[in-house]
Amino acid sequence: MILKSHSIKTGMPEAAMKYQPYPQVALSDRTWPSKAITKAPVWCSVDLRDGNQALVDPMGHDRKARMFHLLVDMGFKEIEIGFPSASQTDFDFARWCVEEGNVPADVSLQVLVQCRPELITRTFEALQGAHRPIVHFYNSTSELQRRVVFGKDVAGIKQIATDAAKMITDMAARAGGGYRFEYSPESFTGTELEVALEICNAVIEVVKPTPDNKLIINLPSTVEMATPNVYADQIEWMCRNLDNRENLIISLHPHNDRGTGIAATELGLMAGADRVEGTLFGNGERTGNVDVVTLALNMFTQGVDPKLDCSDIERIKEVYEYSNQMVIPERHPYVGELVYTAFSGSHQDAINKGMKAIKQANKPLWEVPYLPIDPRDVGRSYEAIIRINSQSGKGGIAYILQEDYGINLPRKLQVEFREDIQRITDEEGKELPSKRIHARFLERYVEQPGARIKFVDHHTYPVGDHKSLRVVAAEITDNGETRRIEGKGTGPIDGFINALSIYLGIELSVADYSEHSLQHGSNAAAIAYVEVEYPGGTLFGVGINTNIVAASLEAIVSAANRVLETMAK
Ligand SMILES: CC(=O)SCCNC(=O)CCNC(=O)[C@H](O)C(C)(C)COP(=O)(O)OP(=O)(O)OC[C@H]1O[C@@H](n2cnc3c(N)ncnc32)[C@H](O)[C@@H]1OP(=O)(O)O
Ligand SMILES: CC(C)C(=O)C(=O)O
Repeated sequence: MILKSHSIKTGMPEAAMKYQPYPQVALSDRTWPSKAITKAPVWCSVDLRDGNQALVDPMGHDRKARMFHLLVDMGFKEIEIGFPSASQTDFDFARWCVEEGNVPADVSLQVLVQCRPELITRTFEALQGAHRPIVHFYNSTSELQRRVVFGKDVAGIKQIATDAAKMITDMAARAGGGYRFEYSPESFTGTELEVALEICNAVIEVVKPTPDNKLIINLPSTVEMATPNVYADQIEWMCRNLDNRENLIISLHPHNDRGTGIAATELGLMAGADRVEGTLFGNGERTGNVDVVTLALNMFTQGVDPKLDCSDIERIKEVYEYSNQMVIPERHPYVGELVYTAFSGSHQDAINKGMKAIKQANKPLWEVPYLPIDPRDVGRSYEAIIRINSQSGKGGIAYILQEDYGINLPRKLQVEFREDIQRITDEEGKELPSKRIHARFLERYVEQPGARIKFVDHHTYPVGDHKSLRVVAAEITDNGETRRIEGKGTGPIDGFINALSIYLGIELSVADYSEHSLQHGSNAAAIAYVEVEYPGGTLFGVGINTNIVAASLEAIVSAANRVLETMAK
C-alpha cells in the first residue's frame, strides 16, 4: 500500500517566541491555601445559554424545555435560560418560562445581554412578568479585546459598562422593581486586576446594591489561561478590594481550556467566592464550562451537602445527551459508563474485600478501596463494579460468582478456576461477561459434558455390629453403562470415596470440604465443594443438588472425573 505523503513535519515552533507566561498575582499573604470548602455555593446553570451557544445545532423549544425541567428538579435556584435579545427562539423560550414554565417561586430566571441599548430593551420585553429575574449584562474588559475588538481605552470600556448599568437599573425601576442584576467583566482572566476592579467598582457605584438586592459580580475565566492557584489569587484579591463587598455575591464562571476548570473553581471557592455558574458535565464553549455535577459530587464525597440533587445521574445523562445531542465519554467523572468498574486484579481484590468489610461493619461510612463514592448514591448499581478480562484476578472472578449467582468459592478453588478463566481471556483478548464465567464454571465443575462418571444414587447400611462404620452402596454410570459400587466409611462421603477409589483403582481421599445453600426457601439447593487428593496432587469438584448428601457425592464424582482427565494427559 502506498501512503499519501503529508506536508513535511517541521516540529512545533519555539514556544518562548510564540507564547508568554501568564503573570503571577502579587498576593504574598494569600489565605485560600489553608481554607476548605464547607458549604455549597449558590449554583447557577448556564446550560441553556453558554452551553447552548456552543452547540452545533442550538436547542429548539423541546430540547430547552426538557433541560429546564431537569435543572429545576435538580434544585437549581438560578437558571440562565438564554440570550433573549439574540434570537427569536431564546425570546420565545423566555416568554414560555414566564407564562407556562411553572417556575417555582424560589427559582430566578436569568438572561444574558450585551451592554447595547437595543438589546437591553428587548431583554426587558422578554422578562415582563417574571418573578425576581436576574438581568446579566457583560462587556469584555481584557487588554486584548480593548485593543483589537473595541478599539477603546479603559475609560471607554468602563463607560460601556456603566451606561448599561444605568439603563438597566432605570428600566427595572420604571417597571416597578423586582429585578436582580449581574455584571460580568467578560474575559476577566485576560484583564489586569486593577482594571477589572476599577470597572466593577464603577458598576457597583451605579447599581448601588443593598442587603436586600445584592449585585452579582461574576468573574469569569472566559478563557482559562493559567494554573488554578492563579485564578484563586485573582478571586481573593478581588474579594478583598471590591467596594461594598457585603452587598455583593461573588460568582465564578470558569471554562476548561487547560483542563483544570474543576480545580480552579474549587480553589476559587476557597478564595471567597459565593456562587458558581457552570453546566451539566461541562458542555460549553470550546473545551466547555466547568462541570457542576462533578463539582457537586466532589463536595458530596467530602461530606458536604452540595444542595444539588444528583441521585439520578442516568436521567441527568439522558437529558444532557438528548438536549445537547452529544455523548458523554466512558471515563467522565461520576457518570461515565466505566467509572465504577475495575478490570484489574489487584483493584478487584481490594474492592471485593472492601465490599465484604463494609457489609460486616454495617455502618453508614463509605470505605471501599478504589471507589471514592458509593455508586448507589447516584443511582448506579454494583452490577458493573467488577468486570473480567485478561487483567483480572481470582478476587474479581470470585466477586462475580458471589454477587451474580450466590456462589462462594473456597479460596483454593478461586485460584484453580482463575487459571482456566485466564486462559480463555488471554486466548480471546476480550472481556468475559458474567454469564459466560458462570456457564464455564458449571460446565467445568458441575455439568461436565463428556465426562466418564456420573452419580445416580446411593444408600447406606451398617457394617455388622460396628456403630461408626457404614457401607455405602452407590449407583453410577461409567461411559453410560450402569455400575454398582461399594465402599466403607464413617459417613456417606467417606464411604463413597472409598467405593470410587476401589472401582477406579486410584487412591482418592478428601482434602477439603465445604458447602452452602444457593437460594433461600424450602427448595433451596446446596452447593458442595470437595477438594480430592490423588497421587498426582489435589483437584476440586463441585456438586449442586437439593439434597446436601447428593450434592457432596456429585462433587466427589466431579473431582474424580477431573483426576481421570488429568491422569490421561
Ligand atoms: C463569553 C461569552 O460567552 S459572551 C456571550 C456570547 N454569546 C453570543 O454571542 C450568542 C448570541 N449572540 C448573537 O446572537 C449576536 O452576537 C447578537 C445578536 C448578540 C449581536 O449580533 P450582531 O450585532 O449582529 O453581531 P456581533 O455579535 O458581531 O456584534 C458585535 C458588535 O457588538 C459589540 N459588542 C460585543 N459584545 C458587546 C458587549 N458585551 N457590550 C457592548 N457591545 C458589544 C462589538 O464591539 C461589535 O461592535 P461593532 O459592530 O461596532 O464592531
Ligand atoms: C458572559 C460571560 C460570563 C461568559 O459567558 C464568559 O465569560 O464565558
